[in-house]
Amino acid sequence: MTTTTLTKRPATADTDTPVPYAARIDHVSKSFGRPGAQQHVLDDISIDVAPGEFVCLLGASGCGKSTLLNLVAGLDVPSAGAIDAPGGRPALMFQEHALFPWLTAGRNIELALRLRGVPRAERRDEAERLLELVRLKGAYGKRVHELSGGMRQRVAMARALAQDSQLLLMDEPFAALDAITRDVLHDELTRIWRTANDSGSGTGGLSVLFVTHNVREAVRLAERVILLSSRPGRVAREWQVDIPQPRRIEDAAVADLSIEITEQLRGEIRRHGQH
Ligand SMILES: Nc1ncnc2c1ncn2[C@@H]1O[C@H](COP(=O)(O)OP(=O)(O)OP(=O)(O)O)[C@@H](O)[C@H]1O
Repeated sequence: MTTTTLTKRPATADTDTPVPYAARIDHVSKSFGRPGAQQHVLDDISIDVAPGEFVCLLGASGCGKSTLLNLVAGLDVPSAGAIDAPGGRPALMFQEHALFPWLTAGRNIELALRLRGVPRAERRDEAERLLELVRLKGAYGKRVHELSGGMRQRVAMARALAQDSQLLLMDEPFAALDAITRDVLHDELTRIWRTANDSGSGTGGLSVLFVTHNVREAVRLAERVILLSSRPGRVAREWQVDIPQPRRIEDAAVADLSIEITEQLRGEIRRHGQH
Protein backbone atom coordinates (compact mmCIF):
# COMPACT_ATOMS: atom_id res chain seq x y z
CA MET A 1 0.00 0.00 0.00
CA THR A 2 1.41 3.44 -0.87
CA THR A 3 1.78 6.31 1.55
CA THR A 4 -1.27 8.26 2.62
CA THR A 5 -1.11 12.01 2.53
CA LEU A 6 -4.01 14.24 3.42
CA THR A 7 -3.38 17.83 2.60
CA LYS A 8 -5.88 20.52 3.51
CA ARG A 9 -4.67 24.03 3.19
CA PRO A 10 -6.65 26.60 5.19
CA ALA A 11 -8.79 29.22 3.43
CA THR A 12 -6.41 31.85 4.73
CA ALA A 13 -3.40 30.24 3.03
CA ASP A 14 -1.05 33.02 2.09
CA THR A 15 -0.58 32.37 -1.60
CA ASP A 16 -0.85 34.61 -4.63
CA THR A 17 -0.96 31.78 -7.13
CA PRO A 18 -4.55 30.83 -7.91
CA VAL A 19 -5.05 27.05 -7.51
CA PRO A 20 -6.54 25.51 -10.67
CA TYR A 21 -8.98 23.33 -8.75
CA ALA A 22 -11.51 23.58 -5.93
CA ALA A 23 -10.86 19.94 -5.01
CA ARG A 24 -8.23 17.48 -6.16
CA ILE A 25 -8.69 13.74 -5.70
CA ASP A 26 -5.28 12.40 -6.52
CA HIS A 27 -4.88 8.63 -7.07
CA VAL A 28 -7.14 7.90 -4.13
CA SER A 29 -7.87 4.34 -2.97
CA LYS A 30 -9.89 3.29 0.04
CA SER A 31 -10.26 -0.06 1.79
CA PHE A 32 -12.23 -0.97 4.89
CA GLY A 33 -11.64 -3.78 7.33
CA ARG A 34 -8.69 -5.52 8.93
CA PRO A 35 -5.67 -6.66 6.90
CA GLY A 36 -6.49 -10.02 5.36
CA ALA A 37 -10.24 -9.28 5.39
CA GLN A 38 -10.27 -6.02 3.50
CA GLN A 39 -12.96 -4.63 1.25
CA HIS A 40 -11.37 -2.59 -1.51
CA VAL A 41 -14.01 0.09 -2.13
CA LEU A 42 -12.23 2.77 -4.18
CA ASP A 43 -9.33 2.16 -6.54
CA ASP A 44 -6.97 4.81 -7.86
CA ILE A 45 -9.46 7.62 -8.41
CA SER A 46 -8.23 10.94 -9.75
CA ILE A 47 -10.65 13.82 -10.26
CA ASP A 48 -10.10 17.59 -10.28
CA VAL A 49 -13.12 19.80 -9.65
CA ALA A 50 -12.42 23.19 -11.26
CA PRO A 51 -13.26 26.42 -9.43
CA GLY A 52 -16.95 27.14 -10.05
CA GLU A 53 -17.57 23.75 -11.65
CA PHE A 54 -20.64 21.56 -11.00
CA VAL A 55 -19.70 17.87 -11.07
CA CYS A 56 -22.03 14.91 -10.51
CA LEU A 57 -20.65 11.59 -9.31
CA LEU A 58 -22.91 8.85 -10.60
CA GLY A 59 -22.83 5.14 -9.91
CA ALA A 60 -24.74 2.08 -8.80
CA SER A 61 -25.67 1.63 -5.18
CA GLY A 62 -22.66 0.61 -3.10
CA CYS A 63 -20.00 1.66 -5.63
CA GLY A 64 -18.38 4.03 -3.15
CA LYS A 65 -19.82 7.45 -4.02
CA SER A 66 -20.52 8.43 -0.41
CA THR A 67 -17.16 7.05 0.67
CA LEU A 68 -15.43 9.31 -1.87
CA LEU A 69 -17.47 12.36 -0.82
CA ASN A 70 -16.64 11.69 2.85
CA LEU A 71 -12.95 11.61 1.95
CA VAL A 72 -13.22 15.00 0.20
CA ALA A 73 -15.12 16.31 3.24
CA GLY A 74 -12.26 15.18 5.48
CA LEU A 75 -14.58 12.87 7.46
CA ASP A 76 -12.31 9.93 6.67
CA VAL A 77 -8.81 9.47 5.25
CA PRO A 78 -7.80 7.65 2.07
CA SER A 79 -5.87 4.37 2.29
CA ALA A 80 -3.66 5.69 -0.52
CA GLY A 81 -3.40 8.89 -2.50
CA ALA A 82 -4.22 12.45 -1.49
CA ILE A 83 -7.14 14.85 -1.26
CA ASP A 84 -6.65 18.60 -1.54
CA ALA A 85 -9.45 21.08 -0.90
CA PRO A 86 -7.56 24.38 -0.94
CA GLY A 87 -10.56 26.60 -0.11
CA GLY A 88 -10.82 25.32 3.46
CA ARG A 89 -13.52 23.15 5.01
CA PRO A 90 -16.17 22.21 2.42
CA ALA A 91 -19.88 22.62 3.17
CA LEU A 92 -21.92 19.42 3.35
CA MET A 93 -25.50 18.48 2.64
CA PHE A 94 -26.97 14.99 3.00
CA GLN A 95 -30.22 13.19 2.20
CA GLU A 96 -31.29 13.65 5.82
CA HIS A 97 -31.51 17.32 6.67
CA ALA A 98 -29.74 16.87 10.05
CA LEU A 99 -31.33 20.05 11.40
CA PHE A 100 -31.64 20.38 15.16
CA PRO A 101 -35.38 19.87 15.89
CA TRP A 102 -35.33 21.95 19.05
CA LEU A 103 -34.08 25.03 17.16
CA THR A 104 -36.04 27.15 14.69
CA ALA A 105 -35.05 27.27 11.01
CA GLY A 106 -33.35 30.61 11.63
CA ARG A 107 -31.46 29.39 14.69
CA ASN A 108 -30.22 26.33 12.81
CA ILE A 109 -28.68 28.65 10.25
CA GLU A 110 -27.32 31.00 12.90
CA LEU A 111 -25.50 28.09 14.50
CA ALA A 112 -23.55 27.57 11.27
CA LEU A 113 -22.86 31.31 11.13
CA ARG A 114 -21.60 31.24 14.71
CA LEU A 115 -19.26 28.35 13.91
CA ARG A 116 -17.96 30.42 10.99
CA GLY A 117 -17.22 33.29 13.36
CA VAL A 118 -19.91 35.72 12.19
CA PRO A 119 -20.47 38.26 14.99
CA ARG A 120 -23.71 37.81 16.96
CA ALA A 121 -25.12 41.17 15.84
CA GLU A 122 -24.92 40.18 12.17
CA ARG A 123 -26.26 36.64 12.43
CA ARG A 124 -29.97 37.36 12.39
CA ASP A 125 -29.81 39.50 9.22
CA GLU A 126 -27.57 36.98 7.51
CA ALA A 127 -29.88 34.07 8.43
CA GLU A 128 -32.86 36.01 7.03
CA ARG A 129 -30.90 36.73 3.85
CA LEU A 130 -30.04 33.05 3.40
CA LEU A 131 -33.67 32.01 4.02
CA GLU A 132 -34.70 34.49 1.34
CA LEU A 133 -32.07 33.02 -1.01
CA VAL A 134 -33.67 29.56 -0.70
CA ARG A 135 -37.12 31.18 -1.02
CA LEU A 136 -38.18 30.63 2.57
CA LYS A 137 -38.70 34.24 3.52
CA GLY A 138 -40.67 34.39 6.76
CA ALA A 139 -39.70 30.90 7.96
CA TYR A 140 -37.14 32.16 10.49
CA GLY A 141 -39.24 31.27 13.54
CA LYS A 142 -40.58 27.94 12.23
CA ARG A 143 -39.57 24.74 13.98
CA VAL A 144 -38.40 21.76 11.92
CA HIS A 145 -41.61 19.75 12.49
CA GLU A 146 -43.65 22.63 11.05
CA LEU A 147 -41.80 22.41 7.72
CA SER A 148 -42.44 20.05 4.77
CA GLY A 149 -39.67 17.75 3.50
CA GLY A 150 -38.83 20.18 0.71
CA MET A 151 -38.74 23.14 3.11
CA ARG A 152 -36.43 21.25 5.46
CA GLN A 153 -34.02 20.60 2.60
CA ARG A 154 -34.19 24.31 1.73
CA VAL A 155 -33.19 25.16 5.30
CA ALA A 156 -30.43 22.53 5.12
CA MET A 157 -29.23 24.20 1.92
CA ALA A 158 -29.29 27.63 3.56
CA ARG A 159 -27.33 26.21 6.49
CA ALA A 160 -24.73 24.69 4.13
CA LEU A 161 -24.45 28.05 2.31
CA ALA A 162 -24.02 29.78 5.69
CA GLN A 163 -20.57 28.21 5.87
CA ASP A 164 -19.60 30.46 2.95
CA SER A 165 -17.43 27.68 1.57
CA GLN A 166 -16.25 27.64 -2.03
CA LEU A 167 -16.97 23.91 -2.24
CA LEU A 168 -20.37 22.35 -1.60
CA LEU A 169 -20.51 18.56 -1.21
CA MET A 170 -23.99 17.09 -1.66
CA ASP A 171 -24.82 13.43 -1.02
CA GLU A 172 -28.20 12.62 -2.63
CA PRO A 173 -29.73 15.69 -0.99
CA PHE A 174 -33.05 15.41 -2.81
CA ALA A 175 -33.43 11.61 -3.01
CA ALA A 176 -36.16 11.43 -0.37
CA LEU A 177 -38.33 14.11 -1.97
CA ASP A 178 -41.22 13.64 -4.40
CA ALA A 179 -40.47 14.30 -8.08
CA ILE A 180 -42.11 17.75 -8.26
CA THR A 181 -40.40 19.07 -5.12
CA ARG A 182 -37.09 17.63 -6.33
CA ASP A 183 -37.54 19.40 -9.66
CA VAL A 184 -38.19 22.73 -7.94
CA LEU A 185 -35.11 22.28 -5.75
CA HIS A 186 -33.01 21.47 -8.82
CA ASP A 187 -34.05 24.89 -10.13
CA GLU A 188 -33.12 26.57 -6.85
CA LEU A 189 -29.73 24.87 -6.64
CA THR A 190 -28.90 25.74 -10.25
CA ARG A 191 -29.94 29.35 -9.68
CA ILE A 192 -27.87 29.64 -6.48
CA TRP A 193 -24.83 28.00 -8.06
CA ARG A 194 -25.02 30.21 -11.18
CA THR A 195 -25.53 33.38 -9.14
CA ALA A 196 -22.56 32.54 -6.89
CA ASN A 197 -20.38 32.22 -10.00
CA ASP A 198 -21.55 35.48 -11.62
CA SER A 199 -18.54 37.74 -11.84
CA GLY A 200 -20.50 40.53 -10.14
CA SER A 201 -21.75 38.40 -7.24
CA GLY A 202 -18.97 39.51 -4.90
CA THR A 203 -18.44 35.91 -3.75
CA GLY A 204 -15.45 33.68 -4.33
CA GLY A 205 -17.51 31.36 -6.53
CA LEU A 206 -19.03 28.00 -5.71
CA SER A 207 -18.05 24.53 -6.89
CA VAL A 208 -20.42 21.63 -6.33
CA LEU A 209 -19.63 17.93 -6.08
CA PHE A 210 -22.98 16.16 -6.12
CA VAL A 211 -23.51 12.43 -5.55
CA THR A 212 -26.51 10.68 -7.06
CA HIS A 213 -27.61 7.40 -8.59
CA ASN A 214 -30.30 9.24 -10.57
CA VAL A 215 -29.04 9.72 -14.14
CA ARG A 216 -31.61 12.36 -15.10
CA GLU A 217 -30.77 14.37 -12.01
CA ALA A 218 -27.08 14.26 -12.89
CA VAL A 219 -27.68 15.40 -16.48
CA ARG A 220 -30.14 18.07 -15.37
CA LEU A 221 -27.66 19.63 -12.96
CA ALA A 222 -24.06 18.99 -13.89
CA GLU A 223 -21.50 20.48 -16.21
CA ARG A 224 -19.65 17.16 -15.98
CA VAL A 225 -20.97 13.72 -15.08
CA ILE A 226 -18.49 11.14 -13.80
CA LEU A 227 -19.59 7.50 -13.82
CA LEU A 228 -18.00 5.24 -11.20
CA SER A 229 -17.73 1.51 -11.70
CA SER A 230 -18.35 -0.88 -8.79
CA ARG A 231 -16.23 -3.22 -6.72
CA PRO A 232 -13.91 -1.47 -6.62
CA GLY A 233 -15.08 2.01 -7.57
CA ARG A 234 -13.07 3.44 -10.44
CA VAL A 235 -13.75 6.25 -12.90
CA ALA A 236 -15.47 4.35 -15.71
CA ARG A 237 -16.30 7.27 -17.99
CA GLU A 238 -17.14 10.94 -17.92
CA TRP A 239 -19.30 13.26 -19.98
CA GLN A 240 -19.07 17.01 -20.48
CA VAL A 241 -22.69 18.24 -20.44
CA ASP A 242 -22.94 21.19 -22.81
CA ILE A 243 -26.73 21.53 -22.70
CA PRO A 244 -27.48 25.21 -21.91
CA GLN A 245 -28.79 26.10 -18.42
CA PRO A 246 -31.41 26.43 -17.13
CA ARG A 247 -32.38 22.91 -18.18
CA ARG A 248 -35.63 21.06 -17.68
CA ILE A 249 -35.78 17.42 -16.66
CA GLU A 250 -38.02 16.76 -19.70
CA ASP A 251 -35.74 18.48 -22.25
CA ALA A 252 -35.03 16.24 -25.25
CA ALA A 253 -31.28 16.80 -24.92
CA VAL A 254 -31.39 15.85 -21.22
CA ALA A 255 -33.38 12.71 -22.09
CA ASP A 256 -31.02 11.70 -24.92
CA LEU A 257 -27.86 11.99 -22.84
CA SER A 258 -29.59 10.25 -19.91
CA ILE A 259 -30.38 7.28 -22.16
CA GLU A 260 -26.75 7.07 -23.26
CA ILE A 261 -25.44 7.26 -19.70
CA THR A 262 -28.03 4.76 -18.42
CA GLU A 263 -26.82 2.26 -21.02
CA GLN A 264 -23.27 2.61 -19.70
CA LEU A 265 -24.48 2.35 -16.11
CA ARG A 266 -26.40 -0.83 -16.97
CA GLY A 267 -23.22 -2.24 -18.51
CA GLU A 268 -21.28 -1.46 -15.33
CA ILE A 269 -23.92 -3.12 -13.17
CA ARG A 270 -24.06 -6.22 -15.43
CA ARG A 271 -20.29 -6.49 -15.43
CA HIS A 272 -20.18 -6.54 -11.65
CA GLY A 273 -23.03 -8.96 -11.19
CA GLN A 274 -25.33 -6.50 -9.43
CA HIS A 275 -29.03 -6.03 -10.07
N1 LIG B 1 -17.13 2.86 7.47
C1 LIG B 1 -17.25 1.76 6.72
N2 LIG B 1 -16.80 0.57 7.15
C2 LIG B 1 -16.90 -0.53 6.38
N3 LIG B 1 -17.42 -0.53 5.13
C3 LIG B 1 -17.88 0.62 4.65
C4 LIG B 1 -17.82 1.83 5.40
N4 LIG B 1 -18.35 2.83 4.65
C5 LIG B 1 -18.73 2.26 3.49
N5 LIG B 1 -18.45 0.94 3.49
C6 LIG B 1 -18.69 0.01 2.37
O1 LIG B 1 -18.21 0.60 1.20
C7 LIG B 1 -19.05 0.29 0.09
C8 LIG B 1 -19.45 1.57 -0.62
O2 LIG B 1 -20.38 2.30 0.21
P1 LIG B 1 -20.89 3.76 -0.15
O3 LIG B 1 -21.90 4.13 0.86
O4 LIG B 1 -19.74 4.66 -0.34
O5 LIG B 1 -21.58 3.50 -1.58
P2 LIG B 1 -22.57 4.45 -2.40
O6 LIG B 1 -22.13 4.35 -3.83
O7 LIG B 1 -22.63 5.79 -1.81
O8 LIG B 1 -23.95 3.68 -2.21
P3 LIG B 1 -25.48 4.25 -2.17
O9 LIG B 1 -25.76 4.85 -3.52
O10 LIG B 1 -26.28 3.02 -1.93
O11 LIG B 1 -25.56 5.25 -1.07
C9 LIG B 1 -20.22 -0.52 0.65
O12 LIG B 1 -20.00 -1.87 0.39
C10 LIG B 1 -20.18 -0.21 2.13
O13 LIG B 1 -20.65 -1.32 2.86
